Amino acid sequence: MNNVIDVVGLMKHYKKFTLGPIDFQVEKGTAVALVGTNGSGKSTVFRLLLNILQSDEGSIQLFGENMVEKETELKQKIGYVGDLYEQFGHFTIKELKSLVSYWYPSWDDERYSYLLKRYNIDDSEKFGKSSKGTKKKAEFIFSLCHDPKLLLLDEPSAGVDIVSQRKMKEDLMSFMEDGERSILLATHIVDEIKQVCDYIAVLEKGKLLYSFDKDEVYEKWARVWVVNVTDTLLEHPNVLMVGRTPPQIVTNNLPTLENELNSLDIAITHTQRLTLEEVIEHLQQTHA
Ligand SMILES: Nc1ncnc2c1ncn2[C@@H]1O[C@H](COP(=O)(O)OP(=O)(O)OP(=O)(O)O)[C@@H](O)[C@H]1O
Repeated sequence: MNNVIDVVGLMKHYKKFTLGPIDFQVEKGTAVALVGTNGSGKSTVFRLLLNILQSDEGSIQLFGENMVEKETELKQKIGYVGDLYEQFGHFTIKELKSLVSYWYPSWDDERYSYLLKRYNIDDSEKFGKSSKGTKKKAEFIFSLCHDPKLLLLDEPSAGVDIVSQRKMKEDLMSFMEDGERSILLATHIVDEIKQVCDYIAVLEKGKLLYSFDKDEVYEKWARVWVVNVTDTLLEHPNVLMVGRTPPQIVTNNLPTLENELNSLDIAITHTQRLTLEEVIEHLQQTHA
């Protein structure tokens, strides 16, 4: 069993929003980006994974164990960023650290001090009075000091300055270095996805639309301009969009599409590889 996250048929109903049913896995040693427009359900997924919220249907296994049954044990292995400490605003960051570290036998105070310096944080500051970016950085530091095996990061760098964003990316890349640890990262920052993540999962309106290997984007996704298009192309499994004026096709498998066009005797006039930004935008727009 090599999955650190295994979600099957997960559903959560709110009055005006339904998440799921969602099935997804995160394999040990991989980093997965969870992307989606505002309100698509990303934070809801994180809260369900951490058992902060209870699902209406489906199952969640973390490290092969049931989160509801083994919550305390499993949380020792997880680091989380996601506005968890808002209710503790009257504590200083240092007091909050004492509270958090109490729960983790593996807490490393030297690492905490190192990261405080690295991110220029004065931990005598009241958490509630800290800036948005400082709160995120403090939460990020808290998530890393007990040597977690899995990081669940809900927009860790939102509101964080550019220098600290770069440091966060570096810290996440070194977190992944030994191949034993994993990350699920919700972010709107494409550079973070490019540098840290192996796979991308696109969530829209509570549904997981698409999951793909980041490297596939560079190898296979393209926009192809052609002399004409036929209705049959719309049915092709690797055709994601057909435009008429001018005739063009978006594909997630260029070599296969080229063969298909060849057999239909449709000439290609121009081909352009899609960037990761374009792929994500395309997936989100077609399901908006
Ligand atoms: N407690 C709640 N009661 C009712 N609806 C809720 C509740 N929490 C979240 N929602 C709704 O669930 C939907 C998904 O919210 P969620 O915070 O998971 O989205 P998100 O993808 O994290 O958004 P963002 O990118 O803006 O952070 C939204 O429509 C939101 O209004």
